[in-house]
Amino acid sequence: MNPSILQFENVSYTYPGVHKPAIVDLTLAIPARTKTAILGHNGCGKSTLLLLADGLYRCDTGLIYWQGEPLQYQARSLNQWRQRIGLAFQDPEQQLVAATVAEDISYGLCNLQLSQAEIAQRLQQTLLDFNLQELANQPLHYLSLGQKRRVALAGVMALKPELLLLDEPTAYLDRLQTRHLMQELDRIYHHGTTIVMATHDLDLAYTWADWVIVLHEGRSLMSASADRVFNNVALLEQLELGMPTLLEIWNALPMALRDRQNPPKTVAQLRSLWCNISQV
Ligand SMILES: Nc1ncnc2c1ncn2[C@@H]1O[C@H](COP(=O)(O)OP(=O)(O)OP(=O)(O)O)[C@@H](O)[C@H]1O
Repeated sequence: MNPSILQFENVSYTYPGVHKPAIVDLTLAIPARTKTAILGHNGCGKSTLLLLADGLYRCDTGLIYWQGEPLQYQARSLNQWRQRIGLAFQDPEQQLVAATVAEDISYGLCNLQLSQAEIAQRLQQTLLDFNLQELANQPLHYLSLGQKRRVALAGVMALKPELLLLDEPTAYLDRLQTRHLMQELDRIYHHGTTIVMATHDLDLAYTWADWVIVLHEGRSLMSASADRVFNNVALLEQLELGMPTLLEIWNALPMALRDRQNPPKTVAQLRSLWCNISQV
Protein backbone atom coordinates (compact mmCIF):
# COMPACT_ATOMS: atom_id res chain seq x y z
CA MET A 1 0.00 0.00 0.00
CA ASN A 2 1.25 3.51 -0.84
CA PRO A 3 1.85 5.92 2.07
CA SER A 4 -1.33 7.74 3.00
CA ILE A 5 -2.03 11.23 1.70
CA LEU A 6 -5.00 11.79 4.04
CA GLN A 7 -5.87 10.14 7.33
CA PHE A 8 -8.87 10.26 9.65
CA GLU A 9 -8.17 9.35 13.26
CA ASN A 10 -11.17 8.70 15.53
CA VAL A 11 -13.19 11.38 13.74
CA SER A 12 -16.81 11.97 14.80
CA TYR A 13 -19.27 14.55 13.49
CA THR A 14 -22.89 15.34 14.35
CA TYR A 15 -24.91 17.92 12.42
CA PRO A 16 -26.13 20.82 14.58
CA GLY A 17 -29.57 20.13 16.06
CA VAL A 18 -29.41 16.41 15.19
CA HIS A 19 -29.11 13.67 17.80
CA LYS A 20 -27.55 10.87 15.73
CA PRO A 21 -23.93 11.38 14.60
CA ALA A 22 -23.32 11.27 10.85
CA ILE A 23 -19.70 10.09 11.30
CA VAL A 24 -18.75 7.90 14.24
CA ASP A 25 -15.19 7.36 15.50
CA LEU A 26 -13.90 7.03 11.94
CA THR A 27 -10.31 5.94 11.42
CA LEU A 28 -9.09 5.41 7.87
CA ALA A 29 -6.32 6.28 5.44
CA ILE A 30 -6.45 7.29 1.80
CA PRO A 31 -3.34 5.90 0.05
CA ALA A 32 -1.52 8.39 -2.19
CA ARG A 33 -1.68 7.91 -5.98
CA THR A 34 -4.71 5.65 -5.80
CA LYS A 35 -8.26 5.72 -7.09
CA THR A 36 -10.39 5.23 -3.99
CA ALA A 37 -14.13 4.52 -4.05
CA ILE A 38 -16.35 5.15 -1.02
CA LEU A 39 -19.31 2.78 -1.03
CA GLY A 40 -22.36 2.66 1.21
CA HIS A 41 -26.11 3.15 1.32
CA ASN A 42 -27.92 6.51 1.25
CA GLY A 43 -27.25 8.44 4.44
CA CYS A 44 -24.23 6.35 5.54
CA GLY A 45 -22.05 9.47 5.67
CA LYS A 46 -20.19 9.58 2.33
CA SER A 47 -20.82 13.28 1.61
CA THR A 48 -20.15 14.23 5.23
CA LEU A 49 -16.81 12.41 5.09
CA LEU A 50 -15.83 14.39 1.96
CA LEU A 51 -16.93 17.70 3.51
CA LEU A 52 -14.86 16.94 6.63
CA ALA A 53 -11.90 15.95 4.45
CA ASP A 54 -12.08 19.28 2.61
CA GLY A 55 -12.23 21.19 5.90
CA LEU A 56 -15.69 22.61 5.13
CA TYR A 57 -16.99 20.90 8.29
CA ARG A 58 -15.01 20.76 11.50
CA CYS A 59 -14.86 17.40 13.28
CA ASP A 60 -16.32 17.30 16.80
CA THR A 61 -13.64 14.89 17.95
CA GLY A 62 -10.62 13.28 16.32
CA LEU A 63 -8.06 14.57 13.86
CA ILE A 64 -7.56 14.68 10.10
CA TYR A 65 -4.01 14.57 8.75
CA TRP A 66 -2.45 15.55 5.44
CA GLN A 67 0.70 13.45 5.03
CA GLY A 68 1.04 13.31 8.81
CA GLU A 69 0.29 17.02 9.38
CA PRO A 70 -2.96 17.69 11.33
CA LEU A 71 -5.65 19.94 9.86
CA GLN A 72 -5.88 23.28 11.70
CA TYR A 73 -9.05 25.29 11.32
CA GLN A 74 -7.51 28.81 11.22
CA ALA A 75 -8.25 30.67 7.96
CA ARG A 76 -4.65 30.56 6.72
CA SER A 77 -4.24 26.82 7.26
CA LEU A 78 -7.67 26.12 5.77
CA ASN A 79 -6.75 28.08 2.64
CA GLN A 80 -3.60 26.04 2.23
CA TRP A 81 -5.56 22.83 2.94
CA ARG A 82 -8.09 23.63 0.23
CA GLN A 83 -5.37 24.30 -2.31
CA ARG A 84 -4.15 20.74 -1.80
CA ILE A 85 -7.62 19.21 -1.79
CA GLY A 86 -10.32 19.89 -4.38
CA LEU A 87 -13.94 18.87 -3.81
CA ALA A 88 -16.52 18.56 -6.58
CA PHE A 89 -19.98 18.58 -5.00
CA GLN A 90 -22.75 16.12 -5.88
CA ASP A 91 -24.83 19.05 -7.17
CA PRO A 92 -22.74 21.29 -9.47
CA GLU A 93 -25.22 24.15 -8.87
CA GLN A 94 -23.78 24.40 -5.33
CA GLN A 95 -20.34 24.99 -6.79
CA LEU A 96 -20.84 27.29 -9.76
CA VAL A 97 -20.83 30.93 -8.75
CA ALA A 98 -20.14 33.15 -11.76
CA ALA A 99 -22.14 34.10 -14.87
CA THR A 100 -20.18 32.27 -17.58
CA VAL A 101 -17.95 29.21 -17.87
CA ALA A 102 -14.72 31.20 -18.23
CA GLU A 103 -15.65 33.55 -15.37
CA ASP A 104 -16.43 30.63 -13.11
CA ILE A 105 -13.08 28.92 -13.74
CA SER A 106 -11.26 32.26 -13.31
CA TYR A 107 -13.08 32.96 -10.03
CA GLY A 108 -11.22 30.25 -8.10
CA LEU A 109 -7.93 31.24 -9.72
CA CYS A 110 -8.37 34.90 -8.67
CA ASN A 111 -8.75 33.70 -5.06
CA LEU A 112 -5.28 32.15 -5.29
CA GLN A 113 -3.83 35.63 -5.82
CA LEU A 114 -2.00 34.61 -8.97
CA SER A 115 -0.73 37.13 -11.53
CA GLN A 116 -3.11 38.06 -14.39
CA ALA A 117 -0.81 36.29 -16.85
CA GLU A 118 -0.86 33.07 -14.78
CA ILE A 119 -4.66 33.23 -14.44
CA ALA A 120 -5.06 33.68 -18.21
CA GLN A 121 -2.65 30.81 -18.92
CA ARG A 122 -4.34 28.41 -16.48
CA LEU A 123 -7.81 29.36 -17.76
CA GLN A 124 -6.85 28.61 -21.38
CA GLN A 125 -5.18 25.32 -20.41
CA THR A 126 -8.22 24.26 -18.34
CA LEU A 127 -10.67 25.12 -21.16
CA LEU A 128 -8.50 23.02 -23.47
CA ASP A 129 -8.08 20.09 -21.03
CA PHE A 130 -11.82 19.87 -20.40
CA ASN A 131 -12.86 20.57 -23.99
CA LEU A 132 -14.74 23.68 -22.93
CA GLN A 133 -13.37 26.23 -25.43
CA GLU A 134 -16.65 26.49 -27.33
CA LEU A 135 -18.61 26.96 -24.12
CA ALA A 136 -16.22 29.50 -22.57
CA ASN A 137 -18.58 32.46 -22.88
CA GLN A 138 -21.84 30.57 -22.38
CA PRO A 139 -23.99 31.61 -19.41
CA LEU A 140 -23.91 28.76 -16.90
CA HIS A 141 -27.70 28.50 -16.79
CA TYR A 142 -27.71 27.53 -20.51
CA LEU A 143 -25.69 24.38 -19.81
CA SER A 144 -26.90 20.80 -19.38
CA LEU A 145 -26.27 19.01 -16.10
CA GLY A 146 -23.42 17.02 -17.66
CA GLN A 147 -21.82 20.24 -18.95
CA LYS A 148 -22.23 21.90 -15.53
CA ARG A 149 -20.50 18.88 -13.94
CA ARG A 150 -17.61 19.30 -16.41
CA VAL A 151 -17.31 23.03 -15.65
CA ALA A 152 -17.42 22.41 -11.88
CA LEU A 153 -14.69 19.76 -12.19
CA ALA A 154 -12.65 22.04 -14.47
CA GLY A 155 -12.90 24.84 -11.88
CA VAL A 156 -11.59 22.52 -9.17
CA MET A 157 -8.77 21.12 -11.34
CA ALA A 158 -7.66 24.60 -12.46
CA LEU A 159 -6.45 25.03 -8.86
CA LYS A 160 -4.18 21.97 -9.33
CA PRO A 161 -5.13 20.01 -6.20
CA GLU A 162 -3.07 16.97 -5.20
CA LEU A 163 -6.18 15.18 -3.97
CA LEU A 164 -9.50 15.31 -5.81
CA LEU A 165 -12.70 14.42 -3.93
CA LEU A 166 -15.78 13.65 -6.03
CA ASP A 167 -19.27 13.25 -4.63
CA GLU A 168 -21.39 11.02 -6.88
CA PRO A 169 -19.84 12.46 -10.07
CA THR A 170 -21.79 10.16 -12.41
CA ALA A 171 -25.25 10.64 -10.88
CA TYR A 172 -27.79 11.60 -13.59
CA LEU A 173 -25.20 11.34 -16.39
CA ASP A 174 -25.98 9.20 -19.45
CA ARG A 175 -23.56 6.51 -20.63
CA LEU A 176 -21.72 8.77 -23.05
CA GLN A 177 -21.28 11.59 -20.50
CA THR A 178 -20.16 9.02 -17.92
CA ARG A 179 -17.58 7.65 -20.37
CA HIS A 180 -16.26 11.17 -21.08
CA LEU A 181 -16.07 11.93 -17.36
CA MET A 182 -14.15 8.71 -16.68
CA GLN A 183 -11.72 9.55 -19.51
CA GLU A 184 -11.16 12.95 -17.89
CA LEU A 185 -10.59 11.29 -14.52
CA ASP A 186 -8.07 8.91 -16.11
CA ARG A 187 -6.16 11.86 -17.50
CA ILE A 188 -6.24 13.64 -14.11
CA TYR A 189 -5.09 10.47 -12.32
CA HIS A 190 -2.22 9.90 -14.78
CA HIS A 191 -1.02 13.44 -14.12
CA GLY A 192 -0.43 12.38 -10.50
CA THR A 193 -3.64 13.39 -8.69
CA THR A 194 -5.05 11.03 -6.05
CA ILE A 195 -8.80 10.63 -6.56
CA VAL A 196 -11.52 9.71 -4.06
CA MET A 197 -15.04 9.11 -5.37
CA ALA A 198 -18.22 8.55 -3.35
CA THR A 199 -20.50 6.45 -5.52
CA HIS A 200 -23.53 4.15 -5.56
CA ASP A 201 -22.42 2.65 -8.85
CA LEU A 202 -20.91 -0.69 -7.87
CA ASP A 203 -20.00 -1.62 -11.47
CA LEU A 204 -18.13 1.63 -11.89
CA ALA A 205 -16.34 1.23 -8.55
CA TYR A 206 -15.36 -2.33 -9.48
CA THR A 207 -13.74 -1.40 -12.79
CA TRP A 208 -12.29 1.94 -11.65
CA ALA A 209 -11.09 1.77 -8.05
CA ASP A 210 -7.95 0.21 -6.66
CA TRP A 211 -8.83 1.05 -3.03
CA VAL A 212 -12.32 0.84 -1.48
CA ILE A 213 -13.85 2.14 1.74
CA VAL A 214 -17.17 0.65 2.84
CA LEU A 215 -19.14 2.98 5.09
CA HIS A 216 -22.15 1.98 7.16
CA GLU A 217 -24.01 4.28 9.54
CA GLY A 218 -21.04 6.65 9.74
CA ARG A 219 -18.49 3.92 10.45
CA SER A 220 -15.89 2.33 8.21
CA LEU A 221 -16.58 -1.41 7.94
CA MET A 222 -13.73 -2.09 5.56
CA SER A 223 -10.93 -0.07 4.01
CA ALA A 224 -8.76 -2.22 1.76
CA SER A 225 -7.64 -2.94 -1.79
CA ALA A 226 -10.55 -3.22 -4.22
CA ASP A 227 -9.76 -6.91 -4.79
CA ARG A 228 -10.04 -7.69 -1.07
CA VAL A 229 -13.29 -5.76 -0.68
CA PHE A 230 -14.96 -7.29 -3.74
CA ASN A 231 -13.79 -10.76 -2.65
CA ASN A 232 -15.57 -10.24 0.67
CA VAL A 233 -18.89 -11.55 -0.60
CA ALA A 234 -20.19 -12.05 2.95
CA LEU A 235 -19.78 -8.32 3.76
CA LEU A 236 -21.35 -7.17 0.48
CA GLU A 237 -24.30 -9.51 1.02
CA GLN A 238 -24.69 -8.64 4.70
CA LEU A 239 -24.93 -4.93 3.80
CA GLU A 240 -27.08 -5.71 0.74
CA LEU A 241 -24.74 -3.63 -1.40
CA GLY A 242 -25.04 -6.13 -4.24
CA MET A 243 -22.32 -7.49 -6.50
CA PRO A 244 -20.63 -5.94 -9.52
CA THR A 245 -22.21 -7.44 -12.64
CA LEU A 246 -18.91 -8.74 -14.03
CA LEU A 247 -18.12 -10.49 -10.77
CA GLU A 248 -21.59 -11.97 -10.62
CA ILE A 249 -21.18 -13.39 -14.14
CA TRP A 250 -17.71 -14.69 -13.27
CA ASN A 251 -18.87 -16.32 -10.04
CA ALA A 252 -21.71 -18.04 -11.94
CA LEU A 253 -19.18 -19.97 -14.04
CA PRO A 254 -18.24 -23.45 -12.80
CA MET A 255 -15.37 -23.34 -10.31
CA ALA A 256 -13.26 -25.63 -12.50
CA LEU A 257 -13.29 -23.00 -15.26
CA ARG A 258 -12.39 -20.13 -12.94
CA ASP A 259 -9.60 -22.04 -11.24
CA ARG A 260 -6.33 -20.09 -10.87
CA GLN A 261 -7.70 -17.11 -12.85
CA ASN A 262 -8.18 -13.61 -11.48
CA PRO A 263 -11.73 -12.30 -11.98
CA PRO A 264 -12.04 -9.96 -15.00
CA LYS A 265 -12.15 -6.20 -14.40
CA THR A 266 -13.58 -5.28 -17.78
CA VAL A 267 -15.90 -6.82 -20.37
CA ALA A 268 -12.87 -7.14 -22.71
CA GLN A 269 -11.01 -9.15 -20.04
CA LEU A 270 -14.05 -11.36 -19.49
CA ARG A 271 -14.27 -11.99 -23.23
CA SER A 272 -10.59 -12.86 -23.48
CA LEU A 273 -10.72 -15.16 -20.40
CA TRP A 274 -13.80 -16.82 -21.85
CA CYS A 275 -12.02 -17.38 -25.20
CA ASN A 276 -9.07 -18.97 -23.37
CA ILE A 277 -11.38 -21.18 -21.31
CA SER A 278 -13.36 -22.28 -24.40
CA GLN A 279 -10.14 -23.33 -26.15
CA VAL A 280 -9.05 -25.61 -23.27
N1 LIG B 1 -27.38 19.37 6.68
C1 LIG B 1 -27.71 18.32 7.43
N2 LIG B 1 -28.34 18.47 8.61
C2 LIG B 1 -28.67 17.42 9.38
N3 LIG B 1 -28.40 16.14 9.06
C3 LIG B 1 -27.77 15.91 7.89
C4 LIG B 1 -27.41 16.98 7.02
N4 LIG B 1 -26.79 16.45 5.95
C5 LIG B 1 -26.79 15.11 6.13
N5 LIG B 1 -27.38 14.79 7.30
C6 LIG B 1 -27.52 13.44 7.86
O1 LIG B 1 -26.23 12.89 8.05
C7 LIG B 1 -26.21 11.51 7.68
C8 LIG B 1 -25.16 11.28 6.60
O2 LIG B 1 -25.57 11.99 5.43
P1 LIG B 1 -24.68 12.07 4.12
O3 LIG B 1 -25.31 13.07 3.20
O4 LIG B 1 -23.27 12.27 4.50
O5 LIG B 1 -24.85 10.58 3.55
P2 LIG B 1 -24.49 10.01 2.12
O6 LIG B 1 -23.89 8.67 2.35
O7 LIG B 1 -23.69 10.98 1.34
O8 LIG B 1 -25.93 9.86 1.46
P3 LIG B 1 -26.36 9.81 -0.10
O9 LIG B 1 -25.81 8.54 -0.64
O10 LIG B 1 -27.86 9.80 -0.03
O11 LIG B 1 -25.81 11.05 -0.77
C9 LIG B 1 -27.63 11.17 7.24
O12 LIG B 1 -28.30 10.58 8.34
C10 LIG B 1 -28.25 12.51 6.90
O13 LIG B 1 -29.64 12.51 7.16
